[in-house]
Amino acid sequence: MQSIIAADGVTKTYANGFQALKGVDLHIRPGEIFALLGPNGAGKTTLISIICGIVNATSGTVLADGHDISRDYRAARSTIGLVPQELSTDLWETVWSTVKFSRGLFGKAPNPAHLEKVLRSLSLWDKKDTKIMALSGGMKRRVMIAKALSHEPRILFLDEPTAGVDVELRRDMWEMVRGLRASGVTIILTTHYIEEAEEMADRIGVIRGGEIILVEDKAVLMRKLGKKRLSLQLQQPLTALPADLADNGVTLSEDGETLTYTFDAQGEDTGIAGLLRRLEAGGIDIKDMQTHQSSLEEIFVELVGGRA
Ligand SMILES: Nc1ncnc2c1ncn2[C@@H]1O[C@H](COP(=O)(O)OP(=O)(O)OP(=O)(O)O)[C@@H](O)[C@H]1O
Repeated sequence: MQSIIAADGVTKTYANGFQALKGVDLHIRPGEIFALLGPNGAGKTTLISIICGIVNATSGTVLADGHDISRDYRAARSTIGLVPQELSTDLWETVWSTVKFSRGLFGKAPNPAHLEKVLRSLSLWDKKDTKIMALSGGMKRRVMIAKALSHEPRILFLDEPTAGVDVELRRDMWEMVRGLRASGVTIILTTHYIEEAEEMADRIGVIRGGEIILVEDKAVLMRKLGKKRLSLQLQQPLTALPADLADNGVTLSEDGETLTYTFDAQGEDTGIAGLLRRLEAGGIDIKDMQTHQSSLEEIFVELVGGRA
């Protein structure tokens, strides 16, 4: 399958000598939702800005829908819609003139029907004659998305789409992004919210210190790196952990009522059967048990150590 975005060997050294990207290869598949995760300062915005032609790479190549972003800038850029982190629009304009103007910037012929469709899909149609300044924060963000979609891009970049928005609006945004994907738009989003990547993404890339350290299908990532934890609630509290259990990595809660065992869910032998046999042989009765799968958040913290 041909990549809709192909970034190869991209480096960026800023004027002050700081190297923000150290040779990034990133290939995005048509029609996917790709989440780029990384701690503050990892290089997410720099990478997006290069792909969108806002910042020049120091070396490397970027193709957007087959067009080279530096040699064939206009064609490449017109395939991309970018929703930046910050609100950047004229607050005194109406919603309608804002999206109409954005479309014009890309040299596209007017298409009121498309703009109406975009505004309706973002629940902004009844606000089309309202000045941006009179909209709520959530609506302003949606206007930024409408602007980015005004020229019918095939690729949409969302830089921290839900930073600082409430939970309800975040869920609305997710719904909307899924709707966009269903209409054939490829979506790349950066996020600090692991929950967002877990909820939305087909694939996840992790960037740290200017390097992509991992790209994986979300489901595979969660399976591969996910550890499972088995908690066993005991009929009778134990005063001490039997040595053979401790040797197998089992821990006992302070109140003596719960045993915890961590295992590799993908392993050939999880060790659970053996553990249960040992408990039975030791006369330890179980009242209840649960397993817990590591969340993407736990996986992420393990990967990046929470730092750039
Ligand atoms: N114009 C610039 N000049 C020098 N250094 C810069 C410039 N822009 C960004 N940087 C540095 O490059 C690194 C990557 O920044 P970037 O904004 O790409 O990170 P990010 O992953 O988007 O971070 P955040 O999650 O905080 O938005 C940071 O250390 C930043 O200080």
